[in-house]
Amino acid sequence: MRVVTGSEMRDLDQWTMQDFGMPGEMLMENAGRAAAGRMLTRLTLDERVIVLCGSGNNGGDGFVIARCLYEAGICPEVWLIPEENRLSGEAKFHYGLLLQCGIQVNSVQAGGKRCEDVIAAADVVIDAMLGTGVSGELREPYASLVAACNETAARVEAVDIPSGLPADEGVMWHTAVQADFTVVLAAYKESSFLPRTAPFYGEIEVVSIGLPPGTYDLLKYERRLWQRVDVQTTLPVRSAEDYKSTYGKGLIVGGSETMPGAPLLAGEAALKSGTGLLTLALPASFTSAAASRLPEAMLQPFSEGVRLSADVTKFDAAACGPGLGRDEAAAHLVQHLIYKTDGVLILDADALHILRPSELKSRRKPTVLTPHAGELAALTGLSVEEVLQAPFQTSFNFATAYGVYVVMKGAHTITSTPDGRQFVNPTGNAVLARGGTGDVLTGMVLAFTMSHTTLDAAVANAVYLHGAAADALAVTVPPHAVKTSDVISALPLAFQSVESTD
Ligand SMILES: NC(=O)C1=CN([C@@H]2O[C@H](COP(=O)(O)OP(=O)(O)OC[C@H]3O[C@@H](n4cnc5c(N)ncnc54)[C@H](OP(=O)(O)O)[C@@H]3O)[C@@H](O)[C@H]2O)[C@H](O)CC1
Ligand SMILES: [K+]
Repeated sequence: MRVVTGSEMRDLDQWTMQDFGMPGEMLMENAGRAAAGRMLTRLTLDERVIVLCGSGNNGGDGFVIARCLYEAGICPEVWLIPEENRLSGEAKFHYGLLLQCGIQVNSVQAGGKRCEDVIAAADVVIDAMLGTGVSGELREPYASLVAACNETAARVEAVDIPSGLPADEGVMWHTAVQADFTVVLAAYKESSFLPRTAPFYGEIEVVSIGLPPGTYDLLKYERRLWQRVDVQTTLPVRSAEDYKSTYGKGLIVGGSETMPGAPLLAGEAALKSGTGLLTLALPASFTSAAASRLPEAMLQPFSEGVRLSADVTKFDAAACGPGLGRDEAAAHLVQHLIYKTDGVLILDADALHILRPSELKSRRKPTVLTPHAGELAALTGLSVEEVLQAPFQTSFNFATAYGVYVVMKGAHTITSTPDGRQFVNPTGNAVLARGGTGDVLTGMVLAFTMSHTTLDAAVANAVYLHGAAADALAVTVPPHAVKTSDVISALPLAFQSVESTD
């Protein structure tokens, strides 16, 4: 399932109409009919349905939806927002078909009955006012109608995108329809994954509108959801012939006086994600605690300020950062691993605060960074707000500039690859909003980079199953009654959730 910008969507529309040869009127019929099909599953014949239609093609979809509802026996009350003469193209064509059906279309411009009053009295309001073509602050009467939609007790169902919301990240906006349900046409828009805009969509369903297969391959960059089927088709299958080093020799470097547990969380998660041979490098004072907590792990104690005694070149993958601290000794450890490891290097938490991005360019082996918004802000010199407003572009820029994988953690974690592909994670919930869950993910990424055939799948699968573990927990316990090690305990359930055949 793709994630597109408004301009990418328009390019795909244009290609479909001009090169593939599908008339715009047909594309709009497909879009409106698909949207109506999903809305009809939620409507009842006795509900008073209002359809608000704007001047562009989003409004055109509204005309088609109104006609489809009429066919199904629901007589919607249609409101045209602009003057009729503002309609053009396929929207004007479908407006004509609607009038041919004998459906009365009310005009917002005509005065008399106020559209706001009708919205207030409705059971369902279908928002086909503005789609991906919105720009700038809402002009009247759209601003007032959006406000009316946000005040009514009616169920509000948006077409393609809640009116007023931008399709793309990084766009300033002021107000938008708070939808209960949005039927997204053809592909997710970026704004359905951003912290500030995602809530306005309400429940989302994406519908096909008949774009020909392969259309999305025309886009320059792949940006899509990483879905259950992607995990199912790339998760390694264990074999009886496997032996303990089949899945690599992993190293985790972390821990400090104030955060002794972080590397243990990462280590336990790595062991529960398939690592056969794990070494923990942590302060000497914690080795007995580590040995009792993780007897499966080998230990490489380091004293303050001393380089790692282990030969880091013998590990297939290393993770550095959980609880490491940010003093000079920690900085030495990070640099030692950047320059000396001979396998995949995962940098997380304190390692990201110590890291000088320019040093990444010296690496000849893959590097995975797992920042949250604050850490990515520090790495890029942007503010946290700027990162949250444009997470796709920010993580894309860093990943491609430094040739690394960037896992930008959040409600919808975005994994960016060194060549600019991006995968949005659909799993996870508020359970993950607590200390230590990042350490768990680091351990999972370490394990998966050693067991998977591609790094794309290794990293995206770790993110997916990390969220799936939280989803499994949320089925039985409220998010506040969970501690981070419960997420590790739920990992078997996460694996089962993708291995089941249902
Ligand atoms: N492949 C697909 O996804 C398809 C999607 N379809 C639908 O088309 C819209 C995009 O249609 P478009 O015409 O480009 O844009 P809108 O419908 O959003 O409307 C743009 C007009 O809205 C007015 N406008 C823009 N900004 C504002 C504002 N800030 N305040 C008030 N009004 C605004 C403006 O009209 P004017 O006459 O005032 O200039 C714009 O022209 C997409 O979202 C889908 O719903 C197709 O139906 C099929 C393929
Ligand atoms: K809309």
